[in-house]
This record gives sequence, structure tokens and C-alpha cells, in this order.
Amino acid sequence: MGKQALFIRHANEVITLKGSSEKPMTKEQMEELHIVKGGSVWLEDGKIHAVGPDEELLATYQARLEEAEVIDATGQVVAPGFVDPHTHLVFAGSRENEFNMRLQGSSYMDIMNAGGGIHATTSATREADHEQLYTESKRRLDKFLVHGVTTIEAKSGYGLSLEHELKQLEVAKRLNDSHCMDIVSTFMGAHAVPGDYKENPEQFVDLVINEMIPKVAELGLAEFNDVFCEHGVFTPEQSKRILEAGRKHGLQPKIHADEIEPYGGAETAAEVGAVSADHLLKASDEGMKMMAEKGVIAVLLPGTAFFLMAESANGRKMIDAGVPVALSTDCNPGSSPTVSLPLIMNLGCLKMGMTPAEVITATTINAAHAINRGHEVGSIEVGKKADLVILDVPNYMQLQYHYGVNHTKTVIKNGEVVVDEGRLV
Ligand SMILES: N=CN[C@@H](CCC(=O)O)C(=O)O
Ligand SMILES: [Zn+2]
Repeated sequence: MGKQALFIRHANEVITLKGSSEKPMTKEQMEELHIVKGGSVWLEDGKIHAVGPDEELLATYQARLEEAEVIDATGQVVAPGFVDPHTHLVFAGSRENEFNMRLQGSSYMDIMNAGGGIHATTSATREADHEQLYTESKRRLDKFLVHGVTTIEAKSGYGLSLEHELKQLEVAKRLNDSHCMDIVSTFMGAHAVPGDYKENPEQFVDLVINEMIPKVAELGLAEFNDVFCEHGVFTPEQSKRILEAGRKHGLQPKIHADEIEPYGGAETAAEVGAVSADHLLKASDEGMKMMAEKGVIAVLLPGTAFFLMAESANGRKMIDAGVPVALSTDCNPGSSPTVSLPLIMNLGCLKMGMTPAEVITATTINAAHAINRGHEVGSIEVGKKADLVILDVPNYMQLQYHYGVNHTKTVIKNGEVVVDEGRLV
């Protein structure tokens, strides 16, 4: 029998982000990590019971030390488990051939319009059975965990028919039930117009609205509804219809916006009151202003810009404009086949002008708010889930300074050690 409690002691820095559970952090709030130096955390019953200076916790728990497994975090950093708020976790196959084509000069959209891209992964995902999808996606999930991620969002969108969208969402549900990672599901039937609807995209929009959304909602398979609002995919008007239909069925709106071309996606997000607008490489100043006014979270994906060899979204400008910013891998087989949130943090600093403190906020509490989990995870506060990472660096700035390295040493999920010395337990 394991011990009843876990006592993490004497970290160089415990990044608490205290007081951030109510709403996402903006502007200079994103710099305030509320670090406890020489800090300790007591975990019990899967929850955080106490956090503070080591002497204080020792005084409180002296009589109960025998009950706890003790982890000495001297010289290391303790942070909230990282949250990845935008992934396409469940899919089959890979697209390294397209990567090579892009290196020779083909564009992402040209490949998609020629029947590759999202369509290629849709074919592979339709062909795969539940078991294969489960096995491939579980492997990715394990890797996310090793990189310090303890809560993840997962979108459908490689089925593009009711049957196959449900299959993807059911796999995500099974993973959530069987894996220690918490998975928050998003329905994204409007990820692309499938080939057989090419001549009549409105008919596909109607299918998403009248058949897919009601069924997904009835089965309780998703919390969010997302759409790829992009020139040649779904227009802002179609996106609005789809997102408003989702809301009527209890699915909250998210949107892939202004990724390839400026297309009014940020404005659309503000108009429909989306929880987040994601990508935003080409978002207009007016769109950013509207997002700031409405409190729409910008989920920025610098790995996608990096991999598509495009200029990153202007994270600096968005933060200064008062937009709450979160960061994510966008893990998918086409535009960002990575599971490394630590690398995304590096790119946040190096490509988007964000500070090391801002990227921590963007991958913890702001990322949690982007999937409505701000009350549960994303900060180290009493009562929250005992989801923590221990990072093998003496201060948080070294996470970004020693770039390209996974510094995650230990991952604690629901109060249990699930990664130790960088390996799955
Ligand atoms: N851009 C739209 N959807 C994904 C990519 C999907 C794919 O290429 O398979 C994204 O967020 O980058
Ligand atoms: Zn995406």
C-alpha cells in the first residue's frame, strides 16, 4: 500500500500562480507567478492541501510525516501540471510526405485543396478502427505526460461524417476513462468540407448543424464546438451559424481563426463570444481589440507557424492589447506533429516576444481557462487537483534559456507519481 500523502519539500521555486482561478490573467498579471522560494507542497486525497515555505508546512505536518511519501525538490522548480488547450490528439497515420513537399515549396492549403492535408488524415482515420485509433492516440498521450502535461484538450475533425466523428470522440472518452491524463473533448465536424460536398458546402454545414451537433450533444461526447474559419474552408458566416447552433446544444464555441490569411476570424470569435480563438497569425488589430473587450482567450500555436515556416502570431502585441494569451502544441499530423509543450514555450519567447514568466502563465492557468478548467487545475492552490510537475532546473527562466530540452523530471497526477526521472512509472 502506498502512503496516504505526498510531501514535496524545499523546492528552489514553487510556482503557485495564486489568485488566478476566477478568470484568465491579462497584461502584467501574466508576469506574476507568485513564487514561493524554498517552498513545499502537501498533497492528499488527490488534492493540494497546503503550499508555502518549507518551515511552515513542516510545523503543520510534523506529527504526520510518517504518513507521507517525501520528495526532496531541493535545487528544482515545482510548477502546476501543464495544460495543453488545443490538440488534434485522436488520428491515424502521419504526413511526412507532405512535410517534404512543403520543403520543396508546396503550400499547406495547396496540398489540402489537392485532396491531401486534412483529407489525407480523414481517410486514414476513417479506415482505422476504434482499437487502432486508441492505441496510436494513447502512445501520444503518454508522451505528453512525459513532457509535463496533465490536462489536454482533444478535437475530433478527422471523421467528417457522423459515424467517424463519433468514433473519434468515443476514443477520446475511452482514453479519458482509462488514462490518468484528463481529456477535454471538442467536436470539430467543421474541420474541412469533405470531397463529396465540394460542390455544395452549404449542405455539409447543414449536416454539421442538423445531425452531428445534436447527436454529439445528446451523447455528451464534447464540451466545445470548433470550426476552421479560413478562406476556402468555412466562411465567417458559416462559422457563426455552426458555433451558434452548437451553443444551443450546450457546446461552447472555439474557432480556428486567421491562420493562413486575414479573414475576420478574430472578429467572428468576439461576435459569437467564443471561449477562445486559436492560431491568429494574421489577426487584425481591430480583431485583437474586440477579443480583448470580450475576454476571448487567444490560444497561440507557435509550433504550427514554425513548422509551416510562417511568421508567428504577435503574442507580444496581443498581451499588450489586453488579450489573455494561452499557448498550445496544436498537436496534429499536418501542421504541428509535436507533443512538446516545453518546445512551444521556448518558441513563445523566441518567436512571439513573450517573457519566460508569461509563457508559464500561458501554459498553466490561462490554458486551463481556455478549456474551462481554471477552477480545477493550472495553479498550485489549496483545494485544486494535485497535478504538479517537478522540473530539473534551479529557476523557471532556465526552462526557456536551456531551450529544446524536456526538463520534466517528475509528474504528479491526482496526487500520484506517474513520471519519475523523466520516465513513465
Ligand atoms: N488548421 C486547421 N487544423 C489543424 C491542422 C490539421 C491538419 O493539417 O491535419 C491546425 O489547427 O493546424
Ligand atoms: Zn488545430
